[in-house]
Amino acid sequence: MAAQRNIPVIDLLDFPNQSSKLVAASEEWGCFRLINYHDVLPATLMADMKTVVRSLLDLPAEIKQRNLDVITGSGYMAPSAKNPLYEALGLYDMASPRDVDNFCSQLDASPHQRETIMRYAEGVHELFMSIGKNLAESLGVKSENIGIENWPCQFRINKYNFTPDSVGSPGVQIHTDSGFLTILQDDEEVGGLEVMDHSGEFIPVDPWPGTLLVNLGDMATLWSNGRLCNVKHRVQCKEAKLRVSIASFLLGPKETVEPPKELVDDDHPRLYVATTYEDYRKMRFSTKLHAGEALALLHTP
Ligand SMILES: O=C(O)CCC(=O)C(=O)O
Ligand SMILES: [Fe+2]
Repeated sequence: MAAQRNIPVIDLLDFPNQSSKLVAASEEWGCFRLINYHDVLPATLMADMKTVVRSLLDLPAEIKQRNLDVITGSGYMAPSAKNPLYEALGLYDMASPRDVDNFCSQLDASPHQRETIMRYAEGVHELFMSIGKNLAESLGVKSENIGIENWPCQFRINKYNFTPDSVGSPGVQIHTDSGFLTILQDDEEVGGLEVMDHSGEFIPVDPWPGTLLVNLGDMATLWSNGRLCNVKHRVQCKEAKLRVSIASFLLGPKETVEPPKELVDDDHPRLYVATTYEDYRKMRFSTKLHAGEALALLHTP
């Protein structure tokens, strides 16, 4: 068996030293483990958030059903025939205090739960800004020109009810994330997440408490004129345990996605026609192309 390739690790406190490593990780893998971000998102807040999230996912179905979609797929997702083990709650824009407030009200969150969710949303947003800025600058793009401060941030909490019977079956099928960046606080103990490497092989993402997984999605590929990799991933049931993860998605601009001028030249002609994140998302849903294939429909003639 070939030696297993390891997912790259990026130290947020070591920039600009880590710039070339960040670019390599984002081009080759489209994902990396992030360490040393605790001044922005403290370990205690991550642990408190995990407790809150577990109790929200344990609410009775009739309460969870109040968590309605704001855009397709943003609200409660009950276990389905396709994904019988999987369930999720979510909100459209965690950068909007009103959206966070609505989400908390729908689920009758206590003042302590509300406070934890608000602080987590602020921390994750700040982390997105920091990763986005480092990524842009590492690519030679002026970060103040991309405007990511105004991009919506979807938030989703995932629960996988793995049972002895389900070992070996999928929790979530292969997909790419549709947005620009994803910050995933995965389960501290239960693995199952797998990312596809360059050769098409699935590599397990083993739990590593005290770190986060960052994924690049379809918008990163569009925005970078094809330079950055939108990582394909899935969740497999490996053991009969409950698995809980917290995913935050920095989606993309509300306006048209334009690659920065630094990433387009004669050697790198424009690969994709202009679109908005929302139109792209609708296209993914209508074509049922959830693993990045919808990008091919946007190729320039
Ligand atoms: O639960 C996980 O580890 C991954 C979830 C995921 O890929 C997603 O929510 O898009
Ligand atoms: Fe995902």
